[in-house]
Amino acid sequence: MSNSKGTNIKVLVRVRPLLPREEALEDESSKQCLITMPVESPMTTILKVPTTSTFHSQKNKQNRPGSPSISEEEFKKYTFDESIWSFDRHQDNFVDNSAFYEKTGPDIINHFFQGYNVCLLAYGQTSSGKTHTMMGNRNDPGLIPLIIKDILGQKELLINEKINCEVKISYIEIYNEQVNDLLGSEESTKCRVREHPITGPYVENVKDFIVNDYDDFKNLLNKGNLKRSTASTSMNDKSSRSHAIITLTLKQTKFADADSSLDIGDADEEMVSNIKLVDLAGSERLAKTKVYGQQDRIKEGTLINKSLSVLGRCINLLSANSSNPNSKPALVPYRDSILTYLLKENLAGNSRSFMIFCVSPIDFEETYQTLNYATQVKTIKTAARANKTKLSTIPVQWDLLRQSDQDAITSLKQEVQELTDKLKRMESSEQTPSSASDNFNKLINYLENETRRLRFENKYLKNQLNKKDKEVEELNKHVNYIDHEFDEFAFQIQQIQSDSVSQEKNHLQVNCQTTVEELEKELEMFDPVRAF
Ligand SMILES: Nc1ncnc2c1ncn2[C@@H]1O[C@H](COP(=O)(O)OP(=O)(O)OP(=O)(O)O)[C@@H](O)[C@H]1O
Repeated sequence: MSNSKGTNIKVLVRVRPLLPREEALEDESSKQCLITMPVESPMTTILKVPTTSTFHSQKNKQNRPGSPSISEEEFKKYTFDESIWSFDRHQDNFVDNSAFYEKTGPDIINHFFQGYNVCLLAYGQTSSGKTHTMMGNRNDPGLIPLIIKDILGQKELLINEKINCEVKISYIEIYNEQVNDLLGSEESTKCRVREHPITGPYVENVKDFIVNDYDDFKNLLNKGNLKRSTASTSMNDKSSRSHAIITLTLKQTKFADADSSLDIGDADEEMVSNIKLVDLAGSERLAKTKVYGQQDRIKEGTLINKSLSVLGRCINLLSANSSNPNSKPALVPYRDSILTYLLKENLAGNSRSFMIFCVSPIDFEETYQTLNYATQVKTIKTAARANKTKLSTIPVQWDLLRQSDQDAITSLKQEVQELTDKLKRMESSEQTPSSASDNFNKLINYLENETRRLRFENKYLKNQLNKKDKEVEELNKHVNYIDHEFDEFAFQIQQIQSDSVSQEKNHLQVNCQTTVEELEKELEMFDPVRAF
């Protein structure tokens, strides 16, 4: 396993445009954009402190007599990994979802295929643009669909390198501190969270599905989105009332190079990585979302805020731990909410993590808080490592079962028969049931791997055949072209030849004519009639 200790969480800040309800505000000053992201400095975000803000008035109160008073215009300057300007589409530095993806996507996809666990998380107050950034819409698809498209494309390309990729998807939401499986069967979709000693917390019995192509993904995403808890609030017509986590798991099996380039050989390396795509519910103030009297909405809002404040505490402590590496690290309360418990590895463990902080252009208090949060996150380090396993180091004795000079399927059928007989014999002798079932499990494991290998071989050969077909098609086109060129050439030569023969004939005719004329003139001189 390769180690890369201490990679900082990558922090990106995005400001959204004014919403129609904000555009409609009558007071011009309340719809002035408070954020600037200078074109020449793509990492910088500048936040203007309005004179009306409580922050401004607090500072004024703290000003001791005699000290310089706060200027009318005060600005806060921040530096992040990227500052994404999506406020005004008429400006040169405007970034829509696909341009945003071009900036971050390749990095994410590379880490994922290199075997690292990856997490991409969108944070921000309600209606700041998290769902727009992550999911997008038909005209401007978000990061999640764009990432999946590229992953599926890359999966096909890797067949040429004898790498088989299996992509699986699961989709959950955390709603009122409870995990729901959004792709699960209709009735009971509630799941428990458990902790694996090595890989960390996970959701038990969550359903995952193989994704072969983009249509598979779209169908599953739509199914999950329909189940996700959303509601209309005064801040957002379709506000996410839950934290949503889509997890893609990629299993790459590399087959060794065999003697013949068409033979895929044995699987000799396996990498399993996952990518968590997280769209958080927005932090909100009851006063702003105006959900008074709606008990369900209030309970949701309180639990959303609770889990986000635990996330805040965890980030605070992780940031303090990273800043003081020599002092005893403080205990981080991941278990205080389901969200932080499930994100434990992504916040401090084996993960390359990216956090997108979405902000409103006109809400100073919330934006200020979000940017300060983002500043803390910048200092947090995770310890990602590529999850490679050399398969040759795993003792699989079942290889002995293979008889290379026999047809694979006949041989496997025989082996199954023999081992089933052996199992029966062992069951009736002194073998303990557990060791017998252990052997049986190993056999099943072996057969599953073998089936996977043969399936991939089939896919690989089909792919090679397609490639060859394409090459033949290209060559045929070339041959046709050369044939055509040849015909053209032959015609031209004929033309030139016939041209030059007629030219020569003309020339000879002219010569003959001249000679005849000369001879006639000479003859005239000897004409006796002319002489007298
Ligand atoms: N970058 C953007 N470009 C255009 N429209 C945007 C952008 N960001 C957000 N919006 C619009 O703003 C509104 C709120 O955005 P969105 O639903 O993504 O917010 P949210 O942060 O997910 O909110 P909540 O936490 O309440 O779910 C939507 O109508 C969305 O289309």
